[in-house]
Amino acid sequence: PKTKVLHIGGIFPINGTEGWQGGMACQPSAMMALEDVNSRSDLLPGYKLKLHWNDSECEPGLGALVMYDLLYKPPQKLMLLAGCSTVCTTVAEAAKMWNLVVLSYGASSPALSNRQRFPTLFRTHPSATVHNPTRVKILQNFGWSRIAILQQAEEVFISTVEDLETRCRESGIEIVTRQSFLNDPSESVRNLRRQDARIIVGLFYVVAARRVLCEMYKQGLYGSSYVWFFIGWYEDNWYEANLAQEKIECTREQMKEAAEGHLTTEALNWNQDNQKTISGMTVEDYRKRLNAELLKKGHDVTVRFPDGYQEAPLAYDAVWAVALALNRTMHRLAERGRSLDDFTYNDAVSAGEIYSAMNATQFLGVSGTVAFSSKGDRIAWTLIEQMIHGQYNKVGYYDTQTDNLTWLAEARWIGGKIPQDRTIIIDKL
Ligand SMILES: CC1(C)CO[C@@H](CC(=O)O)CN1
Repeated sequence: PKTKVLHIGGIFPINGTEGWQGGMACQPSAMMALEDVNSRSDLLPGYKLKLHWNDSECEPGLGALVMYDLLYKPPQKLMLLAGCSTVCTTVAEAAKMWNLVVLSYGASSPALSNRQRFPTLFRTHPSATVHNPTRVKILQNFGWSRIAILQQAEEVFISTVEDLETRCRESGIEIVTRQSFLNDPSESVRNLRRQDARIIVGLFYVVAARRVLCEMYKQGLYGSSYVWFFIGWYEDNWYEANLAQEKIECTREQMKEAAEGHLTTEALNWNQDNQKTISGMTVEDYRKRLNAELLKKGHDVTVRFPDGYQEAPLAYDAVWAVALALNRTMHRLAERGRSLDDFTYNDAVSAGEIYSAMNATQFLGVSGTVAFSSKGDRIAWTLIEQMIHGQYNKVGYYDTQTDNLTWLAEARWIGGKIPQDRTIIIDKL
């Protein structure tokens, strides 16, 4: 019987107004996984896993307070779960002082892939740079070697673009211009026109994306001669939502027309086939259970998805990764005559065992195969979609590890011709 308890801490962004409040769906999802791992007699024999958590509101200051509260209040915690890039930056940088592994289910900032600053951080949420090998692969597939970049001036996009530039250089893809804006993209879009940009990679949050789309319409930077890459994790009808509140000067029809044909890339957070995962559930079993759990908390997903719904599988799998790593550690420690019960914040030996157990993680979760790079980054597939008549069509999947691009459907181009990446000057015959 599971008479002893192992304690872990959890920091979830739930009631804030800024940033990503994904704890709304991720915290219930983590509790589901806790219930599942604790019902497994073959996992952590003799121990129950207990999660002590609190709300960070996606605010780094509050996140730090929650972390200190979790660490200074008994019982001793073995690991921390955290979400939101800003909170994880603070928590993961401090956690090393307590020899704690931090598992992030909701942080996309490329800056976190830094083993010097964050030596014990692992993420089930991929870094935003996961889009870049996919973007390069698509560019190569269509023979585009001259592109432009339009980005919002936010840290996550700045570091993502730096990674994209490196990959383009390595692949012989020329970046004719890189435009960056804070809130108003009109000048940047004008500069794209001046440079005769045709293939444009856009990196911005969804509110800025609506401004860009309307600006594209006004300046005619859309249609059969252009290809835009947008981020794929905006809500489905993002291009026609909130136009009045955000004072967008284009109509829904104009937004839809400007959006026609654009491509998107996003990380796959939900396992794609219906295999049984490590928990015994298929991803559809998981979705049904999650929807029922959320309904109990007042979130009816048939009305609208709560924040973090897309990332909920990442939180579920994060708890499984913790349980599997601790399970492996307790067996390793037993061989050395030690036990997890003796873990203290200055027990570097056990911390080292927990780290190497987490580093060796590999299992099929509801978010797909869970495995980490040497920097603790999630290794993930990406999904490529194309907007046709206002709807996203799945066009393909890309697996960076095997450089395998699986096409599901042909990309469709206005007039049936693949757009060119530059103006072709036909010499007078
Ligand atoms: C795909 C997205 C929305 C990117 O931001 C993550 C939150 C963060 O990085 O702070 C959550 N998932």
